[in-house]
Parts: sequence; structure tokens; C-alpha cells
Amino acid sequence: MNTSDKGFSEAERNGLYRAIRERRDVRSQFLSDPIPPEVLVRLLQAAHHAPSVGFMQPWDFIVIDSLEVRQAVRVIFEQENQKAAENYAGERADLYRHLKLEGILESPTNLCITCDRRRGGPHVLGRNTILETDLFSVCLAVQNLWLAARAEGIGVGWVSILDQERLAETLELPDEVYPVAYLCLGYVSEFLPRPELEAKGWRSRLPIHELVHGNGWGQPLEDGPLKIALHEQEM
Ligand SMILES: Cc1cc2c(cc1C)N(C[C@H](O)[C@H](O)[C@H](O)COP(=O)(O)O)c1[nH]c(=O)[nH]c(=O)c1N2
Repeated sequence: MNTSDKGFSEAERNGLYRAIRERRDVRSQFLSDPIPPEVLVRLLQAAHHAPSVGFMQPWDFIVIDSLEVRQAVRVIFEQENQKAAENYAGERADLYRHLKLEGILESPTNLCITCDRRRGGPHVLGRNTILETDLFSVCLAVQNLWLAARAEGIGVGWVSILDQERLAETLELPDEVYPVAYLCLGYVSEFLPRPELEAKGWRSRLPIHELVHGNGWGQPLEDGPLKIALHEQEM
């Protein structure tokens, strides 16, 4: 075995886990400094190296710096956010209305990552039964970009409080192209130490040991080292 086929060095592993642990969804801390082209290309390349069903690579990337387009998307957000707020009552509604849930205008670059549902023709290897695997693949591209961005000191915020049809119209997407992720990108004043929704009292991270089952849904793990490590080991 070549040494490069073994696990990474400790420093490299630490770097990867740090990016995973310290990645944040950013909406309140954007700076207006532009992202240099070579850095943006590194992020796009990270996304493009994601796994995809049958190597379909169903993604395209729409880089949006036009204020006019961003303002149009912001209007869609405002309307959908009003509707979303009506799902809550009392204190929860007040809290919801105080949450900042997008940074469309404050971030210098918006990026829409789409899924071309026809790419690769009618028979994509691995997508015969589960048609959504193309969408899953695009989500992995989003995550690659999100982690690479963290390592570059760039914040990413995913805005999904949007009407997909109106978004597709605004971005002039063809019928077969679905806008999976609308992302805001930019350098930040800080990365919060924990999710903003947790800091604001909306929802907390669930304990991992409650989410790990053994051999079937709802079955506890056998008593043993895995169970002990799950209780003891922090990320
Ligand atoms: C598919 C999807 C869609 C959205 C999000 C995420 C994902 C994965 N998140 C971000 C989300 O709130 C955030 O990831 C969690 O709160 C956890 O925080 P960190 O990402 O760990 O900072 C998000 N945040 C927000 O402010 N407005 C939004 O519309 C969305 N939409």
C-alpha cells in the first residue's frame, strides 16, 4: 500500500474535522468584501468533485452578483417568510419573526446550485429505482462547497424559504432544471461557535446516542464499546 492510501496525517484529519465542526449556516455576519475569482473557483471545484449517482454530475452553478437579481429573490423570500411565520403562534411566532433567515443582499455573491434531471439520458446507472438520487447528489455538492468555504474563511447560508417556481422563473431555468440550493456566500465578521438557531433558543442539537440504533429501528445498541464511546466522545 502506498503511504498516501492510508489515513491522513493527524494534522490533515484535524483540519477536516475542524471544517465539519466549525461550518456554520451564516446569515447575520456577512462582510461585503468580494470573493476573489480563484477562491470561488476552488469552491466550485470542490462542489464538482462530489459523488453523484452514475457519475451523472447533474449540477450547474449560477453565480449571482447582480443586485437586481438578488433583490428579486429577496422579494420572493419576504413573501414566503410571511407565510411561514403564520405557522407559529404566541412566543414562538415572536421568536420566528426575530430570526434572521437570509443574507441575500448583504453577501457579495449568491449561488444557485441546480439539478438537471435529464442529464446523462434516460438510464443513469444507479438511478433506475430511486429517481431522487440526482437531487441527493446535488446536496452532496452543496456540502462539499460548504465545507471548503469554511476552510477558506467564507460563510455560506442556505435560503430555502423561497417559492421554487418563482425562483426558477427569475433565474430563467429550463423546465427540467430544478433549483436545489440558493446559497449566500461571503467573508464573515465571525463564525458563531454553535448554530444560530440553537443560540437563539429555537432548537438544540439532539444527543447522538439517541439517534444510533442497532440492527433495526428503535432497537438499542448492545452494551459495549460503541455504546460507551457514543456517550463519551464529543465531536
Ligand atoms: C436544506 C437546508 C435548508 C435550509 C438550511 C439548511 C439546510 C440543510 N438552513 C440552515 C439551517 O438552519 C442550519 O443548517 C441549522 O440551523 C444548523 O446550523 P449550522 O448549519 O450548523 O450552523 C437555513 N437557514 C436559514 O436561515 N434559512 C433557510 O431558509 C435555511 N434553509
